[in-house]
Parts: sequence; structure tokens; C-alpha cells
Amino acid sequence: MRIRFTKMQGAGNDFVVLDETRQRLDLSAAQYRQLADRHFGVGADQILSVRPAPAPGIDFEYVIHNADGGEVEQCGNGARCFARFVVDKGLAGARRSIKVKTLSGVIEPRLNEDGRITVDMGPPVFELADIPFDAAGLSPHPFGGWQQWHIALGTHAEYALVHIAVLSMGNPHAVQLVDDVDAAPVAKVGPLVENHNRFPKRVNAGFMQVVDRGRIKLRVWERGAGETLACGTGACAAVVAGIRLGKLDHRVDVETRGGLLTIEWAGGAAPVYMTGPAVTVFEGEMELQE
Ligand SMILES: N[C@@H](CCC[C@H](N)C(=O)O)C(=O)O
Repeated sequence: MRIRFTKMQGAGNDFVVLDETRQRLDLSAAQYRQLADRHFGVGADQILSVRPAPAPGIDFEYVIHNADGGEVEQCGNGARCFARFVVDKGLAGARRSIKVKTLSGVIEPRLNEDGRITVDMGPPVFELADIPFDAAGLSPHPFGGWQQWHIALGTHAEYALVHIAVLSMGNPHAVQLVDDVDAAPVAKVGPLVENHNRFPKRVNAGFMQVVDRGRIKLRVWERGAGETLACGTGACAAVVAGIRLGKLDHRVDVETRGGLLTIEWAGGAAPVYMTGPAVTVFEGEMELQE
């Protein structure tokens, strides 16, 4: 089966984008993995499928698969690339703002005059069962007006206990405060947190260094993709956690290894706004194994 694709990136988080507005491709998990493979495929952290509006009042459906082939609820950097794709391909008419259905709800990306894209990512979710996070037998540790959870990482004596803030941005996140993000043991601790049995759907593990009240440095070990150069929902989750832990103001620049994102959150049930770049890298065709 031969398919056309567009390769895109948002702050270095990279995507294969598939136009399924006219025809469903119905790819298997193995075919998503083949596309994402950096040696035998195109190479990507996620594969994004653009599908027609599923209901009145919605412009498109946005389907996301991680590099491991699993379908997931949300992807922030991908949402900006999705918007850039449908506008550049003329699929959105003259609209600069679109309503997009994802597995976790409707989000609204908007193209700005400066070329960056702002996405209304909806409000963060703190209800433990909805993240989901299994806190049975654990007590929360008060911290800066909110709380952290101390979870044990099994037999790994060096990293026996990590202190995490947990929340969902449509997808699950566990955020740790670190003194020096460049020295953080992301590749060791990331997979242990991702697969921890307290997270029944696994989790994205963020490592946040607070530079000042308006700036953080962030690395994220993503569920189903490993460490990426940036994670949009990870940036939203880190800033929301930092605000609730009393460390950050309401508008924060997030330095990732792939670029800068700006996150704004007024608190409570207000939506989180994420602003950043979205770039088309190249287009191509690829033969997929059946
Ligand atoms: N790169 C994304 C997040 C993609 C999904 C994530 N790995 C998950 O499994 O939830 C972003 O920019 O938000």
C-alpha cells in the first residue's frame, strides 16, 4: 500500500501527517510504527490523521498515534501542526481558527499574524480517577498550596522515590521539579515513571527546572515515544503544576530542547493556552507493508 504524507515539526516534536479527509487509510498499529521508525520509515514521534468533521459545529477530527503504534487522547505540538496543515492545504477555507475533535474533547487552534499558532487546550483535569492515577494507600504531601505524591520506583535504589504532581491535559502527566534539567536522569527515570503501576494508562513524565516565575526549562519522557525535543501537553501540564505549586506566574515561557513555547493559564476551570511554532518539513510517498 502506497501512501502520501507530510512531515512536520513543532518545536522539534516531529510528526507524519496523513490527509484522511477524502479516504480513510485504516492503518494497523504495525503500519503506524513503520511510518514512525527512524531507520525503516519516515521517522516521527507521533502520526497525526486529519479526518472530516464528525458532527455539526466541528471542523475536523484529529486522530493521534504514538511512535509505538498506540492511539492517544491528545497532542499539543501536533495540534499546531494540524492547524498549519489544514490551512496550508486549503482544507479550512479562509478560516484562521478551527474547532477540532480529539479523543479527549474539542480544542481550538488559531493562526496568529506572526505565524505562530495558539491553541485553546481546554482546562486541566485534577480528578485522580480521570488522569488516571491510583493513589490507594498513598497520602498527598502538601507543597506550595497544592500537593505532590511520592511514588517508589521499585528496586532502583538510586532513584528510589520521586516526587510528582499529577494531572491530565486530556492525556496523563506526572511532573517533577528538578534543580538542573540538563543533568536530570530522564532516560532512566522517565520509563520507570511512564510504566509505573500507579498509572493504569501509563503516563508522560516531565522534568521541570524553574528558572524564574515566568520561565522554565522542560524535558519530557513521552509515553509511547521516549524523550522528545518538546511536548506541548507536557509544557501545559508543567506550567499548570508550577502555578498550583506556587512557583510560577500565569504566563510562562517554556524552554524545550527543540524551541520555545508560551503557556498561559488563569487558574481554576480556565482553559490553558499554548502558543508556538508549526513547520512543514517535506512531503513524500511511502510503501507500507500490509
Ligand atoms: N507530543 C505530544 C504528546 C503526544 C502524546 C503523548 N506521548 C501521550 O502518550 O499522551 C504533545 O505535544 O503534547
